[in-house]
Amino acid sequence: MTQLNKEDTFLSLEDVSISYEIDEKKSYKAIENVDFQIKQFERLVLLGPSGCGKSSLLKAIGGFIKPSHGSIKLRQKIISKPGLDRAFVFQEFDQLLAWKTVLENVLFALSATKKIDKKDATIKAKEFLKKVNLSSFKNNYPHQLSGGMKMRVAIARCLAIGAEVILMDEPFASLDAITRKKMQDDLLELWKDTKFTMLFVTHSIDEAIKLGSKIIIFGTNPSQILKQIDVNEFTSKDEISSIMHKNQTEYFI
Ligand SMILES: Nc1ncnc2c1ncn2[C@@H]1O[C@H](COP(=O)(O)OP(=O)(O)OP(=O)(O)O)[C@@H](O)[C@H]1O
Repeated sequence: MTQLNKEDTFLSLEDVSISYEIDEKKSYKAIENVDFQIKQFERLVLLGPSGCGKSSLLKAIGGFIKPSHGSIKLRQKIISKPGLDRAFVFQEFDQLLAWKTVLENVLFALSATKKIDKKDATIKAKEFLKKVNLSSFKNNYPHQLSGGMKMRVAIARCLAIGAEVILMDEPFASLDAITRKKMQDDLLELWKDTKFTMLFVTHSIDEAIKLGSKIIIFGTNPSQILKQIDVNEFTSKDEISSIMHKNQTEYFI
C-alpha cells in the first residue's frame, strides 16, 4: 500500500505497540510496531486470527487504551482519550435504549453532548434519520425494527453527535449467513448514503473483501501487520487465505 501524503492522511498509526500489564514484573505485547495511514471515508477492515490484537487496536483508536509505544493521530492530532469524533457500534446494535423510540434514541445522544438545545436537537435528529432513510420509523421502538434498521439508527446516532470514524468490532459475528449478508449489504448502502470513515474488525475473509476498501491482514506471534491491501475487483480470497495460512503455519512449527 502506498504511503499517503500529509494532506490526504486522515487517521495514522505510527509504530504503535500495545502492551497489557500482567503483574508488576510481566507485561504482554498484544500489538507490535503497527504503522498505517488511511484517507477520510475509507472502509478499513482489520482481518486476522483470534488474539492477534484487532480489538486492542480498535480500542486504542477509540481512545480507551493508550499505546505503550508510538502514536495514533486523527487529522494530525494525537488521540489521547475517547471523543465524540469516534464512536463504537456494538454487536447486534444493543446500545439502543429499548424504552425509547428511534427519534428519542438519537435525541438522547444529542442531549448527552450538552452542546445543543432541545429544539435544534430535534431538527438535527430528524435530519439524520432522514439521511439513513428512517424518517417514517421515528416513532418505532427498537424491538419493532429489523437488524439492518437498528444498525441504521445506531450509526445515525453516532453521526448526529459528530462522529467521523465509526468503529465496528465484529458486529455481524453472531448472525446466521443470510442475515449477515443482508446486514453487509445494508452497511454498504448506508456508507454510500451518508459517508463516514469505517474501521471494521472481522475474522472472515469474504466479509473483509466485501466491505473493505482496504484490508490490513494481521498475523500472530508477534501480532503485527502481514500485508496491507487496496481492495479492487482482482482481490482474491485465495491470496489473502494463503498469506494468513502461511503465518499460522510459521507460528505452529
Ligand atoms: N485487558 C487485557 N489484559 C491482558 N491481556 C489482554 C487484555 N485484553 C486483551 N488481552 C490479550 O491481548 C491479545 C489480543 O487481544 P484482542 O482482544 O485485541 O485480540 P483480537 O484479535 O481482537 O481477538 P478476537 O478476534 O478473539 O476478539 C490476546 O492475547 C488477549 O488475551
